[in-house]
Amino acid sequence: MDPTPVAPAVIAHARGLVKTYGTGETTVRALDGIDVDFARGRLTAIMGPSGSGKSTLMHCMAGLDRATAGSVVVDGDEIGRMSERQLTRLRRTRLGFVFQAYNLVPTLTAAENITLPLDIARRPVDRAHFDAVVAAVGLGDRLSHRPSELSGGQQQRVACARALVSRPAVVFADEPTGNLDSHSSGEVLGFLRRSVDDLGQSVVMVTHDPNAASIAHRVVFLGDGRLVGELLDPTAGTILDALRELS
Ligand SMILES: Nc1ncnc2c1ncn2[C@@H]1O[C@H](COP(=O)(O)OP(=O)(O)OP(=O)(O)O)[C@@H](O)[C@H]1O
Repeated sequence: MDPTPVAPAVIAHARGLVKTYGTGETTVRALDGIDVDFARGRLTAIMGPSGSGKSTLMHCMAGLDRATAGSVVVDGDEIGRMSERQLTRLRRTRLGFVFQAYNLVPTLTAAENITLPLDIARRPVDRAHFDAVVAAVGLGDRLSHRPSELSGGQQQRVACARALVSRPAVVFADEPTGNLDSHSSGEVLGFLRRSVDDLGQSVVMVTHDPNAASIAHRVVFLGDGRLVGELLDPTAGTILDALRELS
């Protein structure tokens, strides 16, 4: 009998990833040959100085931007070969996104915002999972509120719940705490980590903030479009030391 297949430990990876912008003398090599693996069921932070390529890497990994060369495999599929339509479908059905701006629809309630991607994709809402996600973000008593009636931290927690309710293969978060005070940041980061520990989610998060990155299982560091280091089980202190060494 064949052995039971083991779930691959890597949920997304890139090989030889290059992204250039512009042509001729003004060409910017935003990604300069990146090989990186992102583990399943783990939270990985991407750090590095401004302009080092963090957002570009995340956008290429998440099918929001096309690489110039190299390959990106997400949840078993090479995304460079996908048509725009297939990419849209991948993003809608298998990926979750959290951005610095919450991007909530102001006329919808928190609950309606959370289920909007499923409603757009005409997919049913798994009520048990919805309840688990809402409980994890601590929004149970705010579900009928509209975004204008919620604090920034609560709005970002709605955005996190929206990213997670469809059980995506990976959640990509780009500076998710960039607009938040330290208390609200702590709430959102706590939730992102619980989504990994309790719900089995895989999360990739771009951040400038060593405190935010310290909730990750692993931090990868970029410099000038290259992978220049990594830390396992980081603390804010070890991250600061690494950033100092790399600068
Ligand atoms: N659309 C674009 N057109 C031209 N150049 C771009 C574009 N997007 C990014 N770049 C350039 O690519 C490089 C990497 O940018 P990127 O936004 O990925 O860096 P980052 O590490 O996320 O920076 P930050 O921390 O400031 O957000 C920079 O030099 C940037 O100016």
